[in-house]
Amino acid sequence: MKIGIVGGGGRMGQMLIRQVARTDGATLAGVTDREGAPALGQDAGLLAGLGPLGVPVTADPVALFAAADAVIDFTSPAATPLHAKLAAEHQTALIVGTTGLDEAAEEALAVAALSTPILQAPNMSLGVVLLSALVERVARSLDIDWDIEIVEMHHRHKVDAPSGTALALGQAAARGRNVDLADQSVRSRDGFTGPRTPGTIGFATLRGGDVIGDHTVTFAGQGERIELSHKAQSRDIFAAGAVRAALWCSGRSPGRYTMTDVLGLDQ
Ligand SMILES: NC(=O)C1=CN([C@@H]2O[C@H](COP(=O)(O)OP(=O)(O)OC[C@H]3O[C@@H](n4cnc5c(N)ncnc54)[C@H](OP(=O)(O)O)[C@@H]3O)[C@@H](O)[C@H]2O)C=CC1
Ligand SMILES: O=C(O)C1=N[C@H](C(=O)O)C[C@H](O)C1
Repeated sequence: MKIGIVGGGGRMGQMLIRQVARTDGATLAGVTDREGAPALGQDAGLLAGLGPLGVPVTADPVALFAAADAVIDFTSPAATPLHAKLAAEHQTALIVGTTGLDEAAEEALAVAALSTPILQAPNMSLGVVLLSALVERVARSLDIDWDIEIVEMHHRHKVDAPSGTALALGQAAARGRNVDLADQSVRSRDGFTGPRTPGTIGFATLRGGDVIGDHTVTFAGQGERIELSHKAQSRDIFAAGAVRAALWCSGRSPGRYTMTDVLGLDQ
């Protein structure tokens, strides 16, 4: 399968170049980065710390989507809608790891999914897919006397908050409780907040250093507490999941897919 990477100069982009290069059955169709980005013109292999691959980084996503069977997008919310449109036009599968997408970007993915496979996951690791299933199950088992709080910590460069994974874990908890997260979420607290409103799902965000991604969902009851955690120790887990997802998309019908589909897990 010919796999293209958009945002190849980024933290995840470089991991993805390495992952494609070492995966049987995958070849690098091309790599793009933002117009004006320092990575432009460089050999993608050298950029990613490998030997030369003979694939230059360009700012031409049209050519990339024309050449690739699947494209992996870990870029920015502003970039993803164009990638969705190009995926639909070229019937190229699109694997979206980018988080912090707004409604317009989500809508662009929904439209593209009418023409091509769109696989979206705020966290491509096996561990977080399992964590999410566990959170839903525990939330279903406990009544609202158990307060749910979600804490995440990421590196100092992260630009969106709460993380896409934290929000997805909140969605899992809300599904388990059979409530709408939008009605129940408390995204920040500051000053004289008053006591906690029963049934709400709270989020707290920490940023610092080079933390790759830690998530903990706490169910706080009377006299006891359950904590479910995942800690990413390497970005390799996200890149491996994304390339696995791209290969899984080969021959799939247009539509929206998640890592749960790729891993064949029952929710
Ligand atoms: N789903 C998952 O498993 C994971 C998701 N993520 C998400 O992936 C995204 C990227 O994270 P990370 O790699 O750390 O971020 P980086 O900022 O390191 O990388 C993003 C890259 O995309 C480039 N870019 C921006 N706009 C465009 C564009 N229009 N076309 C092509 N490239 C573009 C950036 O260029 P420039 O820097 O020049 O602007 C940069 O090279 C984030 O949303 C993050 O939350 C991260 C890890 C795991
Ligand atoms: O920006 C990151 O780095 C990460 N972002 C994703 C998120 O927002 O959940 C996934 C991972 O935790 C790393």
